[in-house]
Amino acid sequence: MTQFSFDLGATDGRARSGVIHTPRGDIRTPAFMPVGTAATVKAMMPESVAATGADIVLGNTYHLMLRPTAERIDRLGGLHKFMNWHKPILTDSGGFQVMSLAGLRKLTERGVTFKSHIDGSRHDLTPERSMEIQRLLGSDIVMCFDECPALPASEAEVARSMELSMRWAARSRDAFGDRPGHALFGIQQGGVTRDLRAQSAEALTGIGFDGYAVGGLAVGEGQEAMFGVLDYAPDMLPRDKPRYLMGVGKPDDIVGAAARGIDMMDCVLPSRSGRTGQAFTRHGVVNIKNARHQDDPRPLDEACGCPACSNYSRAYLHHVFRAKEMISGMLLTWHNLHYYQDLMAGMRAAIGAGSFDGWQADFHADRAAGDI
Ligand SMILES: CNc1nc2cc3c(=O)[nH]c(N)nc3c(CCN)c2[nH]1
Ligand SMILES: [Zn+2]
Repeated sequence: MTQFSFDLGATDGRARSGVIHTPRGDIRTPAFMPVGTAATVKAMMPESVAATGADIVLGNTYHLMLRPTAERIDRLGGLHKFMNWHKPILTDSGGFQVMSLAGLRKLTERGVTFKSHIDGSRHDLTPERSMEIQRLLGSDIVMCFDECPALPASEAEVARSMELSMRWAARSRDAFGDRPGHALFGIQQGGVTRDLRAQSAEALTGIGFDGYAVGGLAVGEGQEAMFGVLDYAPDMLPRDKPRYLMGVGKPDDIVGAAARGIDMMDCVLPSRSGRTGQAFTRHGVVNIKNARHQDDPRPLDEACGCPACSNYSRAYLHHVFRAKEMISGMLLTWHNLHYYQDLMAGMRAAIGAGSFDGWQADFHADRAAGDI
């Protein structure tokens, strides 16, 4: 059986392209992971997600433990069978979602207790319980249980939080055990403070993981501060392992992160924006609800091969959005995920050809600042 491994292919500056091999299939990097929080990438059939070019999707421990519970998914054959997605799945560990979604949270050295945002029931999440849930789900890439501090936070608070997360990373590693074909990723914390980032990287590398995430970003610090951290943080992590930037991002965030050595990313933006009428194109963002589109016979993007651009006009997409028809979210989500995967494929090819600088220049030259 294929084990979990990462083949680093080409590099171009700090950018890298490669392939992550897993028993459920290969993941071409730089990779974008569509978010399938509650066992579905919203408004998409799994076969449609695959058609966009996605090699892996993300699931969430927090949501699935609350509903329908990890035990029920396990009894039904695991998350891949449950959601009919048979390629790799990465699951986040729940800490971030508890802090952003749950009520009445109590954080201690042991873990977090909280009330479900669905029905108010009380729950416990610890590194050990998070590893058990992700094992029951059957995910291929498991994330350590961590705490992502909300910004703004003092350096002392960021340091305390990072140190707790490193103790939780060691407990996650111990609880994960030895699971051939499954990977455990550590998550670097440390906010925007270089030496805290270094301490975190050193702690994680000392424990030893199959991949390393850059956590604690895309929490309101802004692109400039995020890129400032990415100018040094990824290089603190082992070069021969995948580097995953969590929760990113807008198309230009993604390009900037890949240019700084990031191999994997996830973000709700393409799917969430699809449902709110925002379409990402190589020329910028189209807000389809804008009246200027109601008679426009052109597709969103002439150069896009997705079903929305191949078969429908902006006028139609404007109409079904205004009419609140379900097909609106379906078509715009499909287009956005297709565009994101086209972006990743373009970067992989450019890095492979050693022409990433030129590709980036074209990417920025094509894009208008505002809506188009
Ligand atoms: C949207 N911005 C964002 N920042 C994150 C940081 C963490 C983070 O520091 N830790 C974990 N476990 N998840 C994060 C997530 C969720 C990723 N799907 C983040 N999302
Ligand atoms: Zn399209």
